[in-house]
Amino acid sequence: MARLTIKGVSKAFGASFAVRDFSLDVDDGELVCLLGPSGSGKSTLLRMIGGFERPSAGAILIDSKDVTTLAPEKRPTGMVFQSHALWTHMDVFNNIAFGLKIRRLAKPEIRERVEGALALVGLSNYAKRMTTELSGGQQQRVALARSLVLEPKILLLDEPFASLDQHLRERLREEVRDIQQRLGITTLFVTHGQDEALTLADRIVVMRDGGTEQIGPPDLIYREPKTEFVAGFIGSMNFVRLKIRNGISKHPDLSLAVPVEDGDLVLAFRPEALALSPSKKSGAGIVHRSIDFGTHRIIDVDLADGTRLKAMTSPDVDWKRGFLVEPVVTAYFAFRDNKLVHRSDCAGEPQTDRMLGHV
Ligand SMILES: Nc1ncnc2c1ncn2[C@@H]1O[C@H](COP(=O)(O)OP(=O)(O)OP(=O)(O)O)[C@@H](O)[C@H]1O
Repeated sequence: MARLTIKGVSKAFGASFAVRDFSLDVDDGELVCLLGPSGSGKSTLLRMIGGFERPSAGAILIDSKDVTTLAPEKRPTGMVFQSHALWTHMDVFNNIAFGLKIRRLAKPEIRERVEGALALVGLSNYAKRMTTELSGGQQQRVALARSLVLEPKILLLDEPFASLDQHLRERLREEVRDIQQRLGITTLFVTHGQDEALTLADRIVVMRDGGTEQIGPPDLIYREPKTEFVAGFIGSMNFVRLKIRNGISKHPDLSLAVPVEDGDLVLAFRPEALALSPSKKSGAGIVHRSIDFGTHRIIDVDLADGTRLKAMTSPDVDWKRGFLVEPVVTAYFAFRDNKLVHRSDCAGEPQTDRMLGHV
């Protein structure tokens, strides 16, 4: 367990910055997910914390000790990469024991610690297997055990399950969360999957272009996105462009008014914040598609100007293609130049299955 402090860290490669002026405090035992699109600087940041990359500016502290320039093996960190790079000429036991042998621990202690790590990742019966005889998921468990056996104060995971299928990824994600909580180990987890971040994290850092877009617990990021980028990145969201004149604008096809200053605006609302009622008017919304997901139904509605919106309804509402509906926005966020300028009350309820954006 340890506290991690990142102070104004930047990393330049030539003229471009992979990470810029990044600051974050991670608490003892906390699990923080770094979430962002490809190229947003997540891996570079993690590599700097692990000591595989030297920052161009700023400092990294672990329990108040400055580790910015320390080599990876001199830091109390353990890193698990996307590709596990296990030794193929060694069995599972020796792969995990390797780091302990280098540290010249006594044989009985090595055995005890390796057995403990194998039990943690559920591979107690696999000690004598060659790593080439393991499935992808088992190989990633060995990679995790190899890090954990060194008892790092901080665990760094760089998309460790990205190459696995969805089902296995979900299972291993839960196992990691379980192990992490049992050991109380401070953890940073890099992912570009929002569902992974929403289900795993105590806090999420949404990254973009090497900087921080928003930091907060999953439900807050979902309920109160501070920028249009975050609103579009987490969960499912509808976007409508509006022009505000004379203080208030009424969208021709949507029943709502937005009390903000004149100018261009982007209105964002969740599918569950779009209510539909039958309409006889031509020029109302037209149902394009209706899909039953068992627990709910997603209805795509086309507005007169060509905008397509998603609404979430109860599964027994079944409107066929071509049905006329009146769409009413019940809760929304309004953004200008990527920044939140207005938020109606209760804009989006944090309900896990809906948060995942599987619509
Ligand atoms: N060694 C390097 N030399 C030059 N540029 C690099 C180097 N490593 C990373 N970059 C650049 O830095 C930026 C951030 O890369 P990084 O790998 O940290 O992003 P990421 O968010 O982890 O992306 P992904 O999700 O695709 O892994 C990218 O534009 C990348 O091309």
